Formats: sequence, C-alpha cells, structure tokens
Amino acid sequence: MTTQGVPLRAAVLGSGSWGTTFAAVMADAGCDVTVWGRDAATVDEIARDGRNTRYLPGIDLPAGVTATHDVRAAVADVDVVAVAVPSQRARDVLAPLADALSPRAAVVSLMKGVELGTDQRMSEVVAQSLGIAPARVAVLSGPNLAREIALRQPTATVVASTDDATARLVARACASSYFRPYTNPDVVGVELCGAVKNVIALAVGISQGRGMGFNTMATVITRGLVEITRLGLALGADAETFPGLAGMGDLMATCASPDSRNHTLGVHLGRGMTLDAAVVATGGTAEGVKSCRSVLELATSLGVEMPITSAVVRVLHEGLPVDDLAGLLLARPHRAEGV
Ligand SMILES: NC(=O)C1=CN([C@@H]2O[C@H](COP(=O)(O)OP(=O)(O)OC[C@H]3O[C@@H](n4cnc5c(N)ncnc54)[C@H](OP(=O)(O)O)[C@@H]3O)[C@@H](O)[C@H]2O)C=CC1
Ligand SMILES: O=C(CO)COP(=O)(O)O
Repeated sequence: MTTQGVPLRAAVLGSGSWGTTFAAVMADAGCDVTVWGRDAATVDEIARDGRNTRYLPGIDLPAGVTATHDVRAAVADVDVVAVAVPSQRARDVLAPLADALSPRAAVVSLMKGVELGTDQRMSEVVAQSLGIAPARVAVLSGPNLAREIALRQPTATVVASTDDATARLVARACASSYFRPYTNPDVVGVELCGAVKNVIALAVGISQGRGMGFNTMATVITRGLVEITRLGLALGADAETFPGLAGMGDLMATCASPDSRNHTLGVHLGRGMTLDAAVVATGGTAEGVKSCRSVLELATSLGVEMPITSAVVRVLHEGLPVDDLAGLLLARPHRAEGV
C-alpha cells in the first residue's frame, strides 16, 4: 500500500503468533514492516531467515517483513504501529516509547484483553501510556485466528477508531487479497467483543472438556453474546457491532477452533487439569484467564449482570469445581429472553 507512490512503513511490537502474522498481512498489503520482539533468537530468525519457527512453524514470511532488537528505532519513522503483546504487559512496553513514537503514526491495538487493576480497554491503555490523542488510536478485532491467516486463508476483520482517517489508514495498511478490513467508529463495542469472547470461549471449552455437545456450546455462545452486548450497551457501544465480525464472528471462530488458546485451555480445565497445568499445556497467551476478572469488575461497577463471566471467574480463580459450573448457571431465576 502506498501514499503518493511510497510504501507505508509499519512497525509491529510483539513477535508472537499474531504480531508476526499481522506483519506478514501488512507486508502482503504492500507495506515495509519491521517486527520488534523481546526474544533475541526470534528476532534474529525473522530478520535472517524470514521465519518464526517458535510461533509459526512451517510458514515463510513475505520479503517485506524484517525485524529489529531496537524498539525505539522501530517506532521512530513509521505510519502505523501495531501492538501485539499480552494485554497485561502493554503499558510496560509502550510507556518508555512515548518520546520515540513517530508524530505521524497511528497506533493500532491487536490485543484482546482488559487491564487488571485499571479495568481499561487496550485503546485506553495505548493512548494513556503513549500520551497520544484517542484519535490516533485504532483497534483491530474479528475472527482472526493467526495460523489460518498466516496460511493466507480468507477472512475479514474490523478496524475501529473514533477518527475515520485513522481507521482508513490502518485498513489500507492491512487490506489484501485474503484479509478484508471493515471500518467502524464503535471502538468500545469492537474492543469489548474481542476481550469478552475469550472468556466465553473458556466456558465453551470447559463444557466440551466435560463431554457436553453442540446444544451446550450454542447456548453458551448465544447467551455469551447477550452478556457481551449488555456490557457494551452500558458503556455506550453501538448495538449493531455485536452481531458483526468483531462480535458473533469472533465468538464463532474462537469457540469452535482447536487453534484458540482460550478454548483449548477451557478444554484442559474441563478434563480436570489445574489452572497452572492448563496454562502450561496450552502455551501462548490465553487472555481470558486474566481478563475474566477485569471484565467482571467492570460489569459489577456498572451493575451489569454477566453470569457466564462470573461463573468462569469462580472456576478459574475461586475454586468452584468445573462440575458445578452448569448447575450454577441453570439454577438462576427464569426470565424472558433478550438483552
Ligand atoms: N494468536 C491469535 O490468533 C490472535 C491473538 N490476538 C491477540 O493478540 C495479542 C498477542 O497474542 P499472541 O501474539 O497470539 O500471543 P503469543 O503468546 O503468540 O505471543 C506473545 C508475544 O508477546 C511477547 N511478550 C510477552 N510478554 C512481553 C513483555 N513483557 N514485553 C514484550 N513482549 C512480551 C512474547 O514474547 P516471548 O516470545 O519472548 O515470550 C510473544 O512475542 C493478545 O492480546 C491476543 O488476544 C488477537 C487476534 C488473534
Ligand atoms: O482472537 C483470536 C481469534 O480471533 C485468537 O483466539 P485465542 O487467543 O483464544 O487463540
């Protein structure tokens, strides 16, 4: 992608599965992309061999992707900075870069979590820790399992920003023959969808680990979407976001795919593993493990009922046996369907 014939320059912070994949997406869209990661061996392998065998085994990255150890240089002269570190680490990574960030750069959060302690969404963390206006920040969220995209399988996503020019810039930086971004001004809704679907995927995984089938899965997904919508509306989100790609789309992908870390971790818990063992067995970043607590805190502060999220917090962090999860949800008072 070019501006007046010059390719857009982009940096990606985070050399894990999604950061590396999104770098490839932007390179395929025509950008010059530099990945920064904290792991020296991964950075060297990306720069030298065009591969990241730890996170994307068997994938060759496009020629437009390189990598650096120097994070300040990476963000100094770029049009777009994409952030793909675990949500709970974003503030630590970004705050030291406030005076190094290119003044023209839009910053797009690829992260799907809510910060513990502050209950802030990632776009809020990005703007605050870098000291930039919210108009320079975008979030990207949708049914975007990294490995499928690294294999260039077609998918779509949502790029949300309060500033349409920022959303369009980020969309242009990543649009390709297999990756189709839609813009949306509803930052709150898009971001909440991405964070809370991870919690719902944990619940679905637990039910599958207990041997339950598709009726249970469909019930949890559908009622999960209701509680995501309830929280979003309380925070001023647009009701149209929730049945879209960032809402129902991502819920379907994450709750159905064995590639999802949140889903997989839930299955391990359902089969009787402890949380610590399940985290190790899953590997990678399963954001719902921590974000379930901040999401529930946010909901409680607003008086919003989120029974599935609450049940997941009780199983993961308060010792509720997995066998008691379904009973807890089904014993609630009967009510009319709807948000
Ligand atoms: N994977 C996916 O399919 C998708 C992921 N996402 C979201 O993207 C975000 C990143 O996830 P993903 O790439 O999958 O995670 P991975 O677990 O694959 O990679 C995480 C990356 O973050 C790095 N990291 C961890 N802690 C720090 C730190 N303190 N400072 C700097 N870097 C750090 C890791 O470094 P190291 O290798 O050294 O541990 C690794 O490079 C999450 O919010 C996730 O929800 C969104 C859509 C799709
Ligand atoms: O967000 C994702 C797909 O859209 C990835 O899900 P996991 O983080 O559960 O792997």
